Amino acid sequence: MFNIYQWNAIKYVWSRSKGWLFASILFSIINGFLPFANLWVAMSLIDAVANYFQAQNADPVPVFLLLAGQFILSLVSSLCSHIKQYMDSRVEAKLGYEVQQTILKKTASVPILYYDSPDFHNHVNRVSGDGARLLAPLRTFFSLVEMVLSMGSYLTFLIVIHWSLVVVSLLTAIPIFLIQTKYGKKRYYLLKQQTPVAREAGYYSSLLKDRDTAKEIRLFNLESFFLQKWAMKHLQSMKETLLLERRQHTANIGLDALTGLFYVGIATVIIWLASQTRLSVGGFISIVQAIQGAQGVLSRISGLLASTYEENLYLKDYYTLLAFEDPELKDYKRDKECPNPIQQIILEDVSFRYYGGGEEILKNIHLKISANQKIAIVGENGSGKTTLIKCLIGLYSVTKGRVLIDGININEITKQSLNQQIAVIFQDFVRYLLNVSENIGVGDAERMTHRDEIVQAARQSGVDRFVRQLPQGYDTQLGRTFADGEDLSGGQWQRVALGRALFRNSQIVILDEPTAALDPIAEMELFKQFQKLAENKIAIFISHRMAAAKVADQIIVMKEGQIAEMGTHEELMELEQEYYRMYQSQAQWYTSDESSEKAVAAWTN
Ligand SMILES: Nc1ncnc2c1ncn2[C@@H]1O[C@H](COP(=O)(O)OP(=O)(O)OP(=O)(O)O)[C@@H](O)[C@H]1O
Repeated sequence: MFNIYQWNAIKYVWSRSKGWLFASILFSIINGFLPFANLWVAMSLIDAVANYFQAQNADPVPVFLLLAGQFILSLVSSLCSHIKQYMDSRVEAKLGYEVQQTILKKTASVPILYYDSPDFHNHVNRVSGDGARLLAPLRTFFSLVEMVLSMGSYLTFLIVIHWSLVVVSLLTAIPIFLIQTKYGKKRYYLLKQQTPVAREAGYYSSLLKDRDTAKEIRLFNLESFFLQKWAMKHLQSMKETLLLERRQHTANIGLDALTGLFYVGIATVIIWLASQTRLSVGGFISIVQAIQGAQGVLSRISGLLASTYEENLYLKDYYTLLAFEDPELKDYKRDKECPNPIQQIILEDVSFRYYGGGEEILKNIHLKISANQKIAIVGENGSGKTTLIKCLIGLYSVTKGRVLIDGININEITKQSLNQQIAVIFQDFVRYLLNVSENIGVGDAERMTHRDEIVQAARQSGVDRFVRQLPQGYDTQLGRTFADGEDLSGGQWQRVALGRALFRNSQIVILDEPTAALDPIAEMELFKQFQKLAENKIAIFISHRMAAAKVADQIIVMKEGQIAEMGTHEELMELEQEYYRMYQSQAQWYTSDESSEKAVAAWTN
């Protein structure tokens, strides 16, 4: 009856809200029997009233008793429905919160390789709505129980009067049931099919709304280009939905006509019954109500069944999302601590390809990094420098070979202890819309309140200099999105990011071209100074500027996913190959009159 996803949801709801479950069962049973009681009381009441008016000196007490019965029934019905609604809302709010939290935790911790998968984004997109939908299978089940009991009530009432009434009422309801179920299924497939289109439309609309894209959109006059793209996708999904709606409504018109015809049939049967038996007025009205009620119930059952297709989609997406794990890591226990201090990192015949196949981006890399070494990675665009870093720090697990930290496979080290030893600033580092102090403090959230150390990191990275000019110093909100926010220049943001990396007490510090906004000489001096600051750490920096690389103990030259050359500046210059060629092509940048002292002064003052 239930599939695996529905069972999982039921088990979860059972573990979290047993009280709600029992109450729901109770209310479903009461609600299921209420129609029978209502019909019976209504019929008796009408007959009693008719009798009271017709008979002389009739006793009014039965009328009042039946009125009291009707009042009690409506009170019970109202009580049940409102208590149930409140309990539902409470459980929905509680589970909705928990489910959203689980989804956020999962999306923030899922192996980063899935961020390259459109399928993953489709899943996230589909589940990030209302988390309380986990309750859906149970709610549907209880509603079905209630509907079946109600149906039983109506049919029992009808069969007591005449069996043909049951046949007629079922006959009229079955076509409605079939058509609604069919369109429920179609809606489910449409929803699934539309997710990628809706995501694309969402992307184009975000380009038109976001602050980060606002400049370029205006300067390149891209408004109508993206508006058109958005309109195309939006209209595509709108058209599909409307087409389905149109078909459904057309079918409904046919259904209504059919239902009308059936009513004629029903009326004929009732009139025939009235002529054959002594059907009371109350009996006549109640039969009509019972038939309409039975049809309503069947229509609601078909609606419920149709919605289960949609609910199933949600549950399947939710549980599939929770099961996303790195396939390369499934054989590892991840129970070792990261060595401290780290003596050596070795990349042993490492190859790597991104999610979804494609060609190998890293090919047979062999590399040894020792404690306190300062490494520069250079190479043309797309040669694999950033990818090498991502594999070296375990952000992506390698497809072939091993990354070893003091002999331990990186895949066996707990994420927590590994990440604690790494500070990276990528090219696209994050500009948090927090204050200056927090922007540096997130480098080590546990020490976020250590203002002295934050200020020290800010001094080392050159942040302190401009922070003094901000209205609230370290407490100044950065970014213009929130109230009283101050924006920084590209270079100033880079210094903030650098401060963040320095604030982290890690053994490995990596800078992936975070200094692109600095001029070549300032960048070279920054690297020199950075070498000193990272004296007892492994420091790796990626740069397109050869003179900056010059100061490293070891320079790695990447080419087409492989290490083409490796050695000190002098060794590589002597080789007169790739590095030599790149260095020579940039040599004139560094013959400027500007002295390096001047650059250092500019950096540290
Ligand atoms: N997430 C990804 N999925 C698929 N391919 C990717 C992904 N990221 C990078 N690549 C590909 O991997 C190759 C190497 O990219 P990488 O970013 O490592 O180069 P890089 O040397 O750092 O380049 P740059 O100097 O331009 O920053 C490129 O061909 C790129 O297209």
